[in-house]
Amino acid sequence: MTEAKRQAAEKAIEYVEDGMIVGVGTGSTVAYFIDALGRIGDRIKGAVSSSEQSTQRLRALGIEVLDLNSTGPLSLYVDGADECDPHKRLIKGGGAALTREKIIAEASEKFVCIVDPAKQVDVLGRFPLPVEVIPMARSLVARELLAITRAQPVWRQDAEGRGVVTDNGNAILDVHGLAITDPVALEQAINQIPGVVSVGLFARRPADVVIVGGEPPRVL
Ligand SMILES: O=C(CO)[C@H](O)[C@H](O)COP(=O)(O)O
Repeated sequence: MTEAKRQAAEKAIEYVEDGMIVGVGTGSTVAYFIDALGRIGDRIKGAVSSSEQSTQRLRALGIEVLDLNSTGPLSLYVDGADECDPHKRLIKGGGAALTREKIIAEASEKFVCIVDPAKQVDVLGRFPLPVEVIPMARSLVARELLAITRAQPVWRQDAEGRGVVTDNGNAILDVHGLAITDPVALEQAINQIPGVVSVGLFARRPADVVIVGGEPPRVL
């Protein structure tokens, strides 16, 4: 799937216009996009980044990383996804950057999502749904998620068995075993739980364009 990720990322460069400030997501597909952006770095004004990981890669290529508070609305956001349904609704957050990703998506006029074909599903939920939570609310939110979804939330751990800490200092719960029939309603319901920072369902604000890597890439 590596080649498909690269193909989708390269195609997304066609949406970048001279003088733009580009919103940039997180993940292995986006890493290819950042590398491609580096080749035209002198044509853009800079980027707004969704994670420390992407910030480092952007800066290493000489692309200025700007604060969303000083840029105003963005014309373009490019990011990957863990799942994408036929309505361009997404599950995101496999890289734990869902909150900043959601903020930038909301601030952007056009959200171009770049995926490999394995990310396409008919019904969202095979990929565990990430929820970022304030650490003290972790158990409370887990109980409420179980009550709402009847599916099992699991506290995300790193390779050493420690709880993952997001760039915002929070924890991640991954909800396993969902088949999400009404993504907008579930997104709203999870957002209502005290202690939830954000949920990795992008249904209220889906992608505008999905590029599926392949030869040639497909633009949906
Ligand atoms: O949501 C994300 C990070 O929080 C990523 O976009 C998602 O996990 C896809 O990653 P990759 O491109 O590595 O498959």
